[in-house]
Amino acid sequence: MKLQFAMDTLTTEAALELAAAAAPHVDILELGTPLIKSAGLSAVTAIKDAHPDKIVFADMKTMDAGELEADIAFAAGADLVTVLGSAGDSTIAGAVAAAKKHGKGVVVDLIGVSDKPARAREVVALGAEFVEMHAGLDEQAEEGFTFSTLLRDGEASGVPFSVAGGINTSTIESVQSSGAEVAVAGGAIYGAPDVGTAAQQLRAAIV
Ligand SMILES: O=C(CO)[C@H](O)[C@H](O)COP(=O)(O)O
Repeated sequence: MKLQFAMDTLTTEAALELAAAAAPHVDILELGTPLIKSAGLSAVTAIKDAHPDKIVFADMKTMDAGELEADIAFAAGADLVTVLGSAGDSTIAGAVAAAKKHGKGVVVDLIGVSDKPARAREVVALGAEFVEMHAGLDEQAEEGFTFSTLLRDGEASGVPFSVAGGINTSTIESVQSSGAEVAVAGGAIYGAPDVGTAAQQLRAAIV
């Protein structure tokens, strides 16, 4: 299972600092949606230039104009981009067309989708590399949130999936056991007193 570090920060400088500390322990460097909105796609270029050996993931959360938004993110240096599963099929197909043009990939984020396993199968048929079983930061804070639903949905989908939703050292083993291809961790790494050590501990829990 790969480890993805979601850098939910707001400046390119902060992202470069986080990436430098965590990169030895992670496979995928994610530029979070707030970072892309705040700093722009030049942040993607900066991270790819600094870490050409890492998979760079632009969390675009595209909802419309799939081909255009994916194209500009790939041109900036992204290897993977996200489109929302609640977007229309034509938006997802457009992003997949851009990915084929660049030799890159599309991940469909199932945040907010009620029947995640069914939508997962549909979007993989449209050409998504894998889906993200995702409970966002707001959903994690809701009363009654249960992380285990994401794992159950991933297993039920029958397609390649990642999991994101407050993963930490106590939960990452269960993510691996669910058969996920990728575990995404944000706050557990960037919110730790020592970013490098936090990334290393998550890595150690799954190797
Ligand atoms: O995409 C996101 C929010 O929409 C986050 O990057 C993702 O949820 C991972 O962060 P955390 O581990 O802090 O939940």
